[in-house]
Amino acid sequence: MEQEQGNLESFLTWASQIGISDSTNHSQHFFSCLGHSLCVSIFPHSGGRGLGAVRDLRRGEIVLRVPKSALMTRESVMEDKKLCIAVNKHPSLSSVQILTVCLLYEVGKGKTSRWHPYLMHLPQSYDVLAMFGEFEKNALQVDEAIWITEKAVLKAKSEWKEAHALMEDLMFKPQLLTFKAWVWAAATISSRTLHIPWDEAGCLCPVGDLFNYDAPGEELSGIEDVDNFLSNSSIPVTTLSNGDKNIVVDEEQVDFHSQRLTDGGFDEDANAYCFYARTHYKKGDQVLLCYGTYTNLELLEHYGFLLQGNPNDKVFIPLEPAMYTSTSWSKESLYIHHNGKPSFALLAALRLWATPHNKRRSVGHLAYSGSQLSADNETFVMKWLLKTCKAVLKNMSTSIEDDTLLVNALDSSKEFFTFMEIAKLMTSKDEVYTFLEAHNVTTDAHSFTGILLSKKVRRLMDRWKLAVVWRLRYKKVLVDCIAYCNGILDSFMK
Ligand SMILES: C[S@@+](CC[C@H](N)C(=O)[O-])C[C@H]1O[C@@H](n2cnc3c(N)ncnc32)[C@H](O)[C@@H]1O
Repeated sequence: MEQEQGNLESFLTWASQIGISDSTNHSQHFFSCLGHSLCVSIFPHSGGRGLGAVRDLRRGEIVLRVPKSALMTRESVMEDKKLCIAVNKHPSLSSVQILTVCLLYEVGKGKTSRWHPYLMHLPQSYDVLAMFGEFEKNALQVDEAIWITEKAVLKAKSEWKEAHALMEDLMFKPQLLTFKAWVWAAATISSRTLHIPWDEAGCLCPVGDLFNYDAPGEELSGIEDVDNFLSNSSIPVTTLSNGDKNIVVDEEQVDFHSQRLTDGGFDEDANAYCFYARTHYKKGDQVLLCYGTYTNLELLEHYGFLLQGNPNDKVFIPLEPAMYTSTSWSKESLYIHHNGKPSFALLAALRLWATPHNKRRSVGHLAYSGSQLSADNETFVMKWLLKTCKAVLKNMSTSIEDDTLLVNALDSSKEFFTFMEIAKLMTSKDEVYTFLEAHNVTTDAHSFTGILLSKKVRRLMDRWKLAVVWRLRYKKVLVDCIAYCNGILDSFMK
């Protein structure tokens, strides 16, 4: 703990020396890294370590600038001639693979790396899907999620193998050549890089990567293509707040930035990555950044966490092949929203699928405009949806009640010292045995009386919990969809 605090302090001192600033006043740049607008704090329920407001912040106000020279990019790391020559001999590697090698290369330099204080404070491990073992993968219970986990592991393995020759050319130390080291670096890049206009691999942004995530909210309402909007969030800003000594923010600047509706991007004129308050914050609030629109599975895959109330979550259910062909909507658009409502496209597809072939043409315009086709058609669609959601729930190996108890037990693990104390709170013992066996925690999974909760076991339990929370959210969306269908059916009865 003390060492962590020491690392953080030396990191922040280093950050201010290289011009990273949260001051609203340009002239103070070199003397400020946090304390003027932001401070590093722990937010146990939303991301752990993050950035809090040290004063009230206005929406649109600039809160942090990170000069280009501080960013870790392929370009900046490859100023090292030896690395540059070696990388150029491997043109088939992707930009992200090269950035991953660059990160490991800098780690290998130890104290001589110009980013050493930054590297020291990076997380030592991650909970992204590529880190999930067999047990955690299966604990997700849903084929689609299991498959995405498998794909993430396979992708990481093949990218590592492809980059191996380059890492050997660079004479990496054996521990940096391992798959474990690769997954660490790849997860660091996946969960911490920010968009830059000149490199699709993005950049590692010291201090700027301490912002935790919030889903796009009201500030983006009215923007149809949120993904496109966000990927353009690095559009250069032409005017920047000069601020003044009393930390009074220029009203016009605030309004201007409010209209930009973006909370971070590289600013060519300032030659810096600039971050803005995406909403009004009170002193002490956590200041959050929107990294993009993600479902919970995508958040797990890239960032290793998920949101309880994620407005962008999507649940896919098994559909019959004819449903995909009944409309021109893409497969990805046929899902159930986080609140249980079928997506616009799913409803349209089901309504048309439930219409006899020879009548589809005449009602197509109604379906595509989101209208019901007839009471019979709607009743049929709702009954089908309801039946399918129920079947999916029934096929899952645990119930919502089991999962809730399991999550509560795993949540309370901090208060316990032995596994026995936690296992008592769980109903589904099979999963407990599988967990213990899968991780070789004990030779006899059925007798876990004396298993102490070591740091390693607790970490594994965190991943297990993530899988259970994910499947629980999935099941709750199905339950909400059933309620939605029942509501519509009831309205026809009246
Ligand atoms: C860019 S970093 C943010 C800073 C990070 N908390 C740290 O200590 O370095 C992204 C990571 O923070 C965590 N995180 C960010 N937002 C979160 C949230 N809303 N809930 C839970 N974890 C979050 C995840 O581990 C994610 O991979």
